[in-house]
This record gives sequence, C-alpha cells and structure tokens, in this order.
Amino acid sequence: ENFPPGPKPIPIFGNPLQLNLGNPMKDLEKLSKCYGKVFSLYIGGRPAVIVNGFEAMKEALVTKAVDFAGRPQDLMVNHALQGKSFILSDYGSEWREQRRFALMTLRNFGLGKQCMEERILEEISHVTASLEKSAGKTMDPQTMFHKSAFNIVFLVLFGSRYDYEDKILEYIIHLFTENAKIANGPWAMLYDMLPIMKHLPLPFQKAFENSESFKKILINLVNEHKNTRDPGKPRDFTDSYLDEIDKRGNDGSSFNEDQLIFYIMDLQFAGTDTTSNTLLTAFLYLMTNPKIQERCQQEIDMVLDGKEHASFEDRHRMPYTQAVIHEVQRIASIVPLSVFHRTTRDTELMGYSIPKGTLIIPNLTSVLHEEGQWKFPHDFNPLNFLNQQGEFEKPEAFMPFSAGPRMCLGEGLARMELFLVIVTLLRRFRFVWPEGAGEPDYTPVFGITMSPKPFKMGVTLRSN
Ligand code: HEM
Repeated sequence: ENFPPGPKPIPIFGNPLQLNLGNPMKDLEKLSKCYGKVFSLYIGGRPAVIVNGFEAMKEALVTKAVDFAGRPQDLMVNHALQGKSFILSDYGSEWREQRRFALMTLRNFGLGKQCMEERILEEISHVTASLEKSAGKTMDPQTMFHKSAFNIVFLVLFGSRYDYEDKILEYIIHLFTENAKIANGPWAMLYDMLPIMKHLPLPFQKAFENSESFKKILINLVNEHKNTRDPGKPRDFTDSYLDEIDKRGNDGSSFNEDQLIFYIMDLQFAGTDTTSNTLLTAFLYLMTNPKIQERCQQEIDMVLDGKEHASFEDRHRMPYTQAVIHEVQRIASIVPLSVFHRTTRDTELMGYSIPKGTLIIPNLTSVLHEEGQWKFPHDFNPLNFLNQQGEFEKPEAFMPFSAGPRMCLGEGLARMELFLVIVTLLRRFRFVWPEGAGEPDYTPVFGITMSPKPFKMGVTLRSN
C-alpha cells in the first residue's frame, strides 16, 4: 500500500514494452514527468522503484543511507560473478570490512600520496608518446584511452602495466568489451525478467565464460605475486591484501584469496570503461569547443610555467580547467542509472512506502541534468561550476559518483586520473575536430556506462 505509482505492468514481462531498451533514459524522463520523482516499474515480476532528481536522491542515498544501501542478489551480473563481487555485495559487515580495507589501501598507495600520482604520470608518458607519433595527423582515441585507463588500475593492483601492443592486453580488453555488450544487451534484460532462462544456451553463457577466462589470468598473476612478495612491504593492492590475509589468520573474516580475485576483477571493471569514456567525452567537447580548450591551455601554461609535470595539487590554482572537467562529468553522466540498490528494510521515500528487498534504480542523470539545480542544465557550459568571481564551485547536485555509503570507491583515483591526463595532454597538444568529419554527434550510446559514438581526433603539437 502507498507504493510509488507507475504504469500498469503486463503479467510475467512487466513494463519493458513501455521502455526503449536500447536507451530508456528519455522514457524514464517522460514517466517521471507523469508519475513524479519516485515511481515504480516492473522488471518481469519484480517491482523496481526509480529515484529521480536531487531531493529524492538525497533522501534515499544520504538521509536514509542504511535503508537504501543494499544490492539485489539475483540478477545476471550477480551470477556471472558467482555472487562474489564486492560491488554487488549486499549491505552488511563483510561489505563494510572489505570497503574499509580498499579505501585505506588506495589512500596509502596514494590517493593522497605521491605514489599514486607517480603511477598515473608514468602511464600518461606512454599516452603522450603514442600521441606524438600521431602529431599532424588524425587518430582513433578509443583504444588508447581504454588501454591507458586499464593500465592505471592495473598499476595500482599489480604494480605493472602492459605495452599497448601486448597481446594479453588486447585479449583482456576483448573480454571486457564483449561482456559489456552482453550486460547491456537484451539477453541480460531477458535473464533478469525470466531467471528461468539461465540454463539455456543463450549469449549470456558467453559472459560467464569470459569472466572465467579473466579469472584464470588473475589467479596466475596473484600466484606470481605470492612468490615474489616481501610480507609487510606491500608493492601494490594485491600485496596489501595478501598481508591482510596473513594478519587476520583464521579470525573468520571475509579476507581470503578467492575474495581477492573477485575484488581485483571488480576494480579493474569499475575503473576502466568509466574513466576512459569520461576522457573520450572530454576530448570530444574540447575539440569541438576550441575557445574552451584554449582557455584551459592558457590557465595550464600559466600555472605550470617551468614545471616538469602537473600534479593533482595544481588543481586548486586551475579553477577554469577544474570547472571544465566537472562539466564534462556532468554532461557525460557516465554511469546513468548508478549501480542498482535494494532496500534493507521497510522504509519510506518522499512519503511513499517501500518494502524491504525492493530493487532501487537511482537515475543519476536526472540529477546531473535537473532543471533548477544548474545554471545551464542542458548545455555544455563550464559556468555551471564557476561563481561570479570566476572561482570553482561544486553544486551539491554534482553526483556522477553517486552519494552515500555506496558511493564510488574509486572516486579519488578517478578524479586524479582525469585531471592529470587532461592537463598533461592539453599542455602538450592541440586537439582539432578533423576536417570533413561532419557535424559532431554528442548523443552517447546507452549502457551501464555511456560511451560517445566513435570519432577521430586531430592532434598537433603545441609550439611551447
Ligand atoms: C569517472 C570514473 C568513475 C565513475 C563516474 C564512477 C561511478 C560509480 C558509481 C555511480 C557507482 C555506484 C555507486 C552506488 O551504488 O551508489 C560506483 C561504484 C563503485 N566504483 Fe566507481 N566510478 C568511476 C571510477 C572508478 C574507479 C577508477 C574505481 C576503482 C579503481 C571504481 C570503483 C568502484 C567500486 C568498487 C564501486 C562499488 C562501491 C560499493 O558498492 O561499495 N570506480 N562508481
């Protein structure tokens, strides 16, 4: 009773026919105009509540954080990861201890410290070298950003990286891309509507095989690490986790090697497409808005004058560039529907009653593009993050990483990476929309992470 309203479902299938499954974002917007900021939909026989707009999002994810911090446990993605994914783990003590460990470790490997920054700058030097080869020409930025984003997470996890030509990297990227396609596609939706299908030889079986293949590679890497580690002197995330297993012995904690493998898999997945698609979006807008690009470059030249390389600290003296990067994240809304949540107890939202165990879909795009929250909700405009004095200012509705206890664990890493990549590349190169490439198409391709349509990038060396 008093459940959020929504369109009438068809038995068994639910409401999918009311949505364009290729890209439901417009339909969700329409439904929200009709039924309000909190409305319901049925995915198969399963009711889901869609949360829209800043006010409702804040009440759910922040004010009633614990009530909304669970995760559904029976979707295709859960099964593909054998119920052992950290990202998809339900709210509780195991999730909490694993999360606390990773946050602390990432911080020690230097979300705050030099070390993380050095790893990112190392990877950027390879990006720069690869772009230098394309100077005066056009190139396809997609693979380059994908591989460098992969490597940055990999450097944190294993302390090493793959050459861009490495066959293993090509293979892993292939596994990732194929699985992203399957998870985004109609088969995953069908699976989630009718879990009875899961034993049929349909394309999602391929997703299970692929994550098994990636798992095998990771088991080898972890075994290698076990042979070369020096206990108590961690080189990276994997070493730290192995230390933690030693430290805890058999205290009944959730730290074990199996969990480590799935954790690594999670972080590598979560950190690759998200940052690389954000970077692609950034360069799409920078190329097609040359005045904005030039203004960033002036600011960067001035602040970095005489310095060998950028550091994350420099952001405080680059309000305009900071505003541009945040505006990219806002307009891109890279993870449009966040990761699904689930209520952990009977609760209320905006006056509606929501029972324990209800699937919750946080529509982050509805907040990032919400009228009333932004000066220019529908345009790409850095003024959304600058005040009258030209200082950087971040509105509360900026939540591309979501909010509350489940908020993105890699936020610090992602922000450092976006800043250092964009600043370093803009300092060295000018990026131009290739002649004859026609009008830019900013409409992204929908998925768990949004991606810009493929485009080519013109690169020239700057003369300073
Ligand atoms: C621009 C880049 C990124 C964006 C926009 C982004 C966004 C998100 C969002 C929206 C969530 C869901 C939060 C929720 O359920 O409420 C999430 C979760 C998560 N992200 Fe990210 N992410 C990014 C990069 C990264 C990176 C680089 C890593 C790690 C290396 C990472 C690791 C995670 C993890 C582990 C979770 C699950 C947290 C939990 O369930 O407690 N993310 N991210």
